[in-house]
Amino acid sequence: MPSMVVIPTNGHVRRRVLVDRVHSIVSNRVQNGDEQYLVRWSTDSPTNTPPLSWHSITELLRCLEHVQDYLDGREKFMQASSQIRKRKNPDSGLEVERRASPFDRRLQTGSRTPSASRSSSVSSAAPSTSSPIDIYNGVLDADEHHAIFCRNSTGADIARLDIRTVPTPDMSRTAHRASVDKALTYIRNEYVRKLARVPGKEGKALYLINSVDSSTPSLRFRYISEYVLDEKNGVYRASSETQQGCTKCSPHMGRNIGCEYTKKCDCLEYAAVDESRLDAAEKAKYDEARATGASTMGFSKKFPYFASSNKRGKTRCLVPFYLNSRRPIYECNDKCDCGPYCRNKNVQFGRQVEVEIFRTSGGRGWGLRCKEDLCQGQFIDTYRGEVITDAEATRREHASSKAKASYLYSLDKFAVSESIADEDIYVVDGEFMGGPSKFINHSCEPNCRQYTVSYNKHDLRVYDIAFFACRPIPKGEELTFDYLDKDEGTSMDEPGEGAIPCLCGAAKCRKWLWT
Ligand SMILES: C[S@@+](CC[C@H](N)C(=O)[O-])C[C@H]1O[C@@H](n2cnc3c(N)ncnc32)[C@H](O)[C@@H]1O
Repeated sequence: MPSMVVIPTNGHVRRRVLVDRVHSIVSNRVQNGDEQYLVRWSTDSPTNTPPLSWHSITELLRCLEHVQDYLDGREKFMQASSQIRKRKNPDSGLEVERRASPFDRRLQTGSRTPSASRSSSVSSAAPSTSSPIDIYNGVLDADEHHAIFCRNSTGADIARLDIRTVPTPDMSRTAHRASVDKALTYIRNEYVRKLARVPGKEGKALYLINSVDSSTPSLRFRYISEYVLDEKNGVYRASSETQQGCTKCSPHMGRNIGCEYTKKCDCLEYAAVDESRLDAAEKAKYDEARATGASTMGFSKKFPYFASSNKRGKTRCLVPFYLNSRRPIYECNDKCDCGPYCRNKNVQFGRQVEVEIFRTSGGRGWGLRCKEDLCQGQFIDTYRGEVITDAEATRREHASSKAKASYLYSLDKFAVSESIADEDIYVVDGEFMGGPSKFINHSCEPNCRQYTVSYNKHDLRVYDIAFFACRPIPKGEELTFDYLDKDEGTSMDEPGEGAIPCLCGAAKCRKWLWT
């Protein structure tokens, strides 16, 4: 059930309208000290004269994402206009033609596809075109069942304004001068409330800091703690029957740390063999297994994490072998007999550290930093989002401009070794839903690295991407990873048209984010 926007009518009664009836916000003004926004309401059929009405910001608290969309467009438009003004030749006195912006384009699009739900809301406020015009082109009304709907204007006293002419130049001038501070504060507070609801380990909160400008990350973003699989387009995990648990390990073995004997643990079947523990005969067998592609089950393996009984302060940090390799990490899972305290379970418990989303000052948008010191090899968070097909990812890429931030992440770790065709590779899209790690920026000299973590060794298409600190990170330092994660010495392609410059500022910066 969508939430409601509260609309005051006739000064006494307060009625509600479903948020899904709000199409967009098209202008703003301040009247008698009241910050107001012009709402365009949805109609069931396309029209150039949809209902429009002014509302105080306090009436729009349940649809702040529309207000935010509008303010983002307004900001871009004003920036573009000021660029044009700067380029105007002071001698010519000629106005430079107004440049199209997303702000303009949005206002000119046709009506949204009609929603299946019943029209709703509200105000039967008497329309008036006497100056100042308060209700344009239509009214919100209630039917005999008190359902609220948008009524197109028919009366002579209602101006018929074509949406393509709204906002009028006068309205735009007023809008650009008017304060939007209250809306920006409400939007910021709403986002902070949203962060407080993000599931995380108790006490490991998420913060938002912006000392650079007045923006807030998109309210449309949905925080999730698990992948959302695009099942309708055929995205599935491998059947749960393929997931095996280790059966020869137990929580009561030796030091009570679950999996302890690396030779026995089934989950470590494909993990790295600890060659330092092989005697000559085992080494010969291992070489043979490698040459023939046979299973390495039964050889000593390397656990990915330090156990709690190991070096102080390093508990659950990646051991150097994994830290410096690209080997996938195979964790134990819910079907294992090793119990909840198994040393081979870590990433699956989610983020254990406090992080802060902050506005960078170097033109890289939002970034992420830690509020506590991190050890080398410490787990930070996983990357979350929708898991979509390669075809859908390509469609989304083409639909957005190259300059727009990208949140697509291919799950292609096993593609080469297991001959998975390009079109069968899944992609994680963290743009619309995901976790705070979507804000981790790129650096050519990063302090974090991403690792493949699997809980089902037979699922080669859906696994976790986990970020670990690759060196000690003092609290407050921005978290970064190398988006290309190329092998040392691998050269970068020549930058093509539309290549994105890298602003990481590292001494060894490669200059381009993507070529
Ligand atoms: C996964 S997002 C990171 C969060 C992003 N900064 C934001 O505000 O949502 C990736 C995008 O951030 C920007 N970005 C990240 N690292 C950058 C860098 N070193 N230089 C320039 N832009 C960067 C690029 O727009 C990139 O497409």
